[in-house]
Amino acid sequence: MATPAPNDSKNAIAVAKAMLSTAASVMVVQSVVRKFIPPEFRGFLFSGIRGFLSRFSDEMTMVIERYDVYTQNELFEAAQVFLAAKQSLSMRRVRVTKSTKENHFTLAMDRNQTLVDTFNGIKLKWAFVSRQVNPGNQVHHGSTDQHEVQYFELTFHKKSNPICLPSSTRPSSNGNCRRTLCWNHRSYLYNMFNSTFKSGKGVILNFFSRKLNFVSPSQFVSSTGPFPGAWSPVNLNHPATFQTLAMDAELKKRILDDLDRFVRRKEYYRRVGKAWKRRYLLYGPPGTGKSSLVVAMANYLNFDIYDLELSGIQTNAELRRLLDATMNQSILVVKDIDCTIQLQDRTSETGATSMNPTSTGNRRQDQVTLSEFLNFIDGLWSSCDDERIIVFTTNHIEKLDPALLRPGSMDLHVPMSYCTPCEFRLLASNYLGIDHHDLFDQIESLITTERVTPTEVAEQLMKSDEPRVALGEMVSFLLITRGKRMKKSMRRKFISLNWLKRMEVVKKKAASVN
Ligand SMILES: Nc1ncnc2c1ncn2[C@@H]1O[C@H](COP(=O)(O)OP(=O)(O)OP(=O)(O)O)[C@@H](O)[C@H]1O
Repeated sequence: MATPAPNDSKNAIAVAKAMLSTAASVMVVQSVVRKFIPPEFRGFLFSGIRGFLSRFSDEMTMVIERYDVYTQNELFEAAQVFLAAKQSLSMRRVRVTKSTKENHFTLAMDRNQTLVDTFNGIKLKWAFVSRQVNPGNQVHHGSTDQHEVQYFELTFHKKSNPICLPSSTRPSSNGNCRRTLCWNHRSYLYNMFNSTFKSGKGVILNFFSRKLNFVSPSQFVSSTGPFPGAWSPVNLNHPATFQTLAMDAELKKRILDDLDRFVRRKEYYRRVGKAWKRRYLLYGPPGTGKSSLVVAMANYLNFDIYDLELSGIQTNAELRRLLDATMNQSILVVKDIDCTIQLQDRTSETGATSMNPTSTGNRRQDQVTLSEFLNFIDGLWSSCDDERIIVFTTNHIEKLDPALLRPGSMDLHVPMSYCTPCEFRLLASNYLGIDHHDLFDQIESLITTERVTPTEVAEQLMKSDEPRVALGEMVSFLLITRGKRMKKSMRRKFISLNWLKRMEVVKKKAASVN
């Protein structure tokens, strides 16, 4: 066996010493950076160093951010799905999750991890970067918390540009200074995006399911969510459909026909020079199914929903930004429009209706008004966008501003009302799976005289799986409702009788004085 030469062992010791001293220096630098440089500046420092080094590099890096200002960047979502499929437990670090609604685990790329992919023999490096930013560096609405910005970096050799990048360019359609790139169908990016779309519905992130978008108040925005004041999407898993909806059959058919006509009339709207949008006003007492109808519409058309809380919007600019950030094929819902609009303001000197109930008297110059909101929906916004449905809901149509009721303001008025015997039968069939029962006649005759909402009926029917028990609860509920109504009307009669008697006494006294 050959013994190592003394020179070799000396060299090995020298290399080990050099490595140890380098590692020690790196650790010292790391701890100094951690100790003296605040986290929000660290990201900038490192990206600055990276930027400087990249000048001498043959590599190109594409940055794919989660949000494009206020809207979701579809490319980021696609990259998430695409890379998640490439994760394996043999990697150094992967993020594993399982939501309560799903019975499988999801692997995803963890923060600040990298992954190498190959495409046509070219190596491409993905990195998932996450860094904290100071809210001062973002457009924000009163949030003082740090915000986490996440993006993917895709790095490849510059000479691979034609294969990785979309090829041709054209000027941006929305008039900003950015360049719009057309898809090169053979490019890596196109393949990544396309394969994610083709991989079908709900593979990993429910990427393709309908979304319910709402604006979270800034204090509830999570650090990994969108910027405060942007739309936050959640998957819309609500099962309400037109089949499960208890409402007048004729009205239901009218809505369905209207929706069908709307979606197939793209050319028609273009020909007549009207924006491809439709406005519905849903009105009726609380619990009659207005929200359920909106969901049924979204499920029927496969549209996203944007739930617009007008009372939370402070300025015109904010409203414009939010409306601009909505996508085509969507339903914009403006709930309880009677509560968010102050009627009395319309007749005030300014002639403007404030959408912020707290600001009736002294309207700020830039505050949102009803007329501006309607103008915006009718005007520029609608001319830019396609296939939009706007739904206004109210519990009190009598309180609505006439601007919302005048002819042409709404395309369809949809009254939602108390439960009828027909609707009760549909609910009984949905909730209990029965079409007949001895108690049906009694319930139906009570329902015609008592005003109960579908929500109240549904509540009773859910009390038991056993039809006789649930229907018994329904009968008791209706009898109690009737008892309360009779008591109220008797009290009212008693009060008016008393009042009449008192008036008689007053009259008699007055006559005796005269
Ligand atoms: N017409 C209906 N058909 C079937 N289910 C209904 C109907 N109305 C109400 N429900 C049931 O009651 C629940 C609440 O109803 P929903 O929120 O749609 O009423 P709403 O009219 O929008 O009430 P609010 O005005 O208080 O917002 C629904 O989730 C649904 O289960």
